Amino acid sequence: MAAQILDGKQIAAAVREEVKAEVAGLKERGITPGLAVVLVGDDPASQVYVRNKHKACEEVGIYSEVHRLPAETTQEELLDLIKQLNNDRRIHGILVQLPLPEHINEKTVIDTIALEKDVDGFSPANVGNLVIGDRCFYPCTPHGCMVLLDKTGIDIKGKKAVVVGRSNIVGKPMAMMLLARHATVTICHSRTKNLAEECRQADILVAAVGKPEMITGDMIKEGAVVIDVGINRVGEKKLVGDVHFESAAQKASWITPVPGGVGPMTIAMLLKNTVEAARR
Ligand SMILES: Nc1nc2c(c(=O)[nH]1)N[C@@H](CN(C=O)c1ccc(C(=O)N[C@@H](CCC(=O)O)C(=O)O)cc1)CN2
Ligand SMILES: [Mg+2]
Repeated sequence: MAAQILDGKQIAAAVREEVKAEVAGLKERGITPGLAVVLVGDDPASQVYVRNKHKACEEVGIYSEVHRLPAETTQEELLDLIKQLNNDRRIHGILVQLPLPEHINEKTVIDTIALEKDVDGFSPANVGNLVIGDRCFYPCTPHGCMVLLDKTGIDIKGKKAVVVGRSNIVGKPMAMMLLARHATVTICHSRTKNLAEECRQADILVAAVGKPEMITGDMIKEGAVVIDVGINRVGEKKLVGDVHFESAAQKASWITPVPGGVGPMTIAMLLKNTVEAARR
């Protein structure tokens, strides 16, 4: 069986059109959604992502401001900026691009963002609300994975889902979202014994480990849905996921490509969360 492609680029474009219409509706009520993006340092990938976020906002009519701070910025200076943005009425969503320079404590920074403006959904309070099923912002990348499944009409209820990776920004929230939709969820990680056997149980397999092409076709059940969250740069230009695409596509019913799968959904869901923040 050759897999069908879960086309993140196309689905993200559809989400962005939805957001554009929602923004137009809010503007008629005198509300312009506003996003502040904070970038510290000069990580080249982060610069690209931040530029893309700003462009995506402009395209759908969201007001966006980018705060570019030098790598030597102190934690206190960064916290001062966040506090100022917390009190800025034009700004409904605040995000601090990760990773941050070593001398800054990521946890302290994220926890300083006002809960109602935390459109990345990374703060402890937001994560707590996600776990107990209260109103919250879904972190953009796992939220994007869920929308890919839903817009493709893939059923989640009662399915066996395996999430490989337990990061706070992808693996853990992904598992919680699948659980909330009544999947039976297993989380695997670097100490999991017999990873291949665990993966072969999955009707829905989500790979978020950050290891190039480590999930191979022999680890996939015939007909499984495979979501690849990995973005790994190998060599000068090549970008690969955590899944070995060619062998996995022989077994899966649906699979996300890299690039063009989960990545574009991340920014689309950020726009959604910003509009949601403004609506509230
Ligand atoms: N504050 C945050 N920091 C980071 C997040 C985040 O959600 N919030 N996620 C990642 C980076 N990221 C957005 O910030 C992001 C990563 C990848 C893509 C994307 O569109 N990828 C493309 C490939 C692009 C390329 O060539 O590099 C794809 O997969 O098709 C968008 C956003 C870490 N930091
Ligand atoms: Mg992300």
